[in-house]
Amino acid sequence: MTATVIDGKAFAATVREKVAGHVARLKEEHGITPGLAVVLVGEDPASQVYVRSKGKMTVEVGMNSWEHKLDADTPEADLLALIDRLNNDPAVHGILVQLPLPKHLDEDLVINAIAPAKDVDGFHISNVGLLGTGQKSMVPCTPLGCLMMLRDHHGSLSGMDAVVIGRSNIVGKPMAQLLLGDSCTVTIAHSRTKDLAEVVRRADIVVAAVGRPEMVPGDWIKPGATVIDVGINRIDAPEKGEGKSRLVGDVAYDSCAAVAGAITPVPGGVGPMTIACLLANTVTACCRANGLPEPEGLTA
Ligand SMILES: Nc1nc2c(c(=O)[nH]1)N[C@@H](CN(C=O)c1ccc(C(=O)N[C@@H](CCC(=O)O)C(=O)O)cc1)CN2
Repeated sequence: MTATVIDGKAFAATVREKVAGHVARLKEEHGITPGLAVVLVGEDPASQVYVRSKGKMTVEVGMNSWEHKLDADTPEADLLALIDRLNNDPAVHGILVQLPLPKHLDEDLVINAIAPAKDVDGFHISNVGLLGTGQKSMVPCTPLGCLMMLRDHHGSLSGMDAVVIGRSNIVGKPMAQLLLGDSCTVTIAHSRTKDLAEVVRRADIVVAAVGRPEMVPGDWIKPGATVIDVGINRIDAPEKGEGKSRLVGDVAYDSCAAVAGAITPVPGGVGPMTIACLLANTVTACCRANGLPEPEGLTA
């Protein structure tokens, strides 16, 4: 079997188009422009790229964008004061603090300082609790993107066996909640899981989110299963020349693609959906803030 490639880049473009349509309607019919504020602390090169990309795409869909770049040694009190200001600014509908933060900052404290209704990352403890109890929440962007691709590919996920490899707060745990919400039978596997290969072999859906390059080989995959690769790992690529590198996921792409029914590539799979879903969440937050109906198909 050769897997169907789920093209996250193309799918993300369709999500951004839908977002742009909603933004245009909000402007025309209600005189409201959704706005997203992104906060970056420090100079992590990958974070700088992601934040730039978020700002550019926010503007492209017609929303207001603010980038707040703070020095790496910014005191926690200054960051909290900025978040407080953004919480109280009615033009700002979404706030995102780019992760990871420099070591001296308490990530939980910072995230929980964001007003839950503006927490477009869905990381605030209130949103985590709402999602876990099946209530309306802001949903973390990467798992939301994975869910959208799975629903698009399968239609209903009801009754499917899903294994999520990885138990992070950002991806693994919310992904499991979303799959459960769509009536999958969900297993969360992790570094201490006994006989991981056997657990993964039972799955109709495998979501790999461990951050270990090419950890999942093709012989762990049930023939015909759908593989969603959340990993984005940069590895040395001497074959491309001295000092060169390339991106790989958490699954060994070629061997998994030979067995799976469908698979997301890296790059061009889950990654682009993360930013598209951030824009979708900002429109959702804006609609909720203004008591307007939420855009269909852009939430969980
Ligand atoms: N506050 C947050 N911080 C972080 C999040 C997040 O959702 N919220 N996620 C990641 C980084 N991230 C967005 O912030 C992100 C990662 C990757 C991509 C992406 O499109 N990747 C491309 C490849 C890019 C490359 O060439 O390096 C792909 O997979 O095709 C977008 C966003 C951590 N921090």
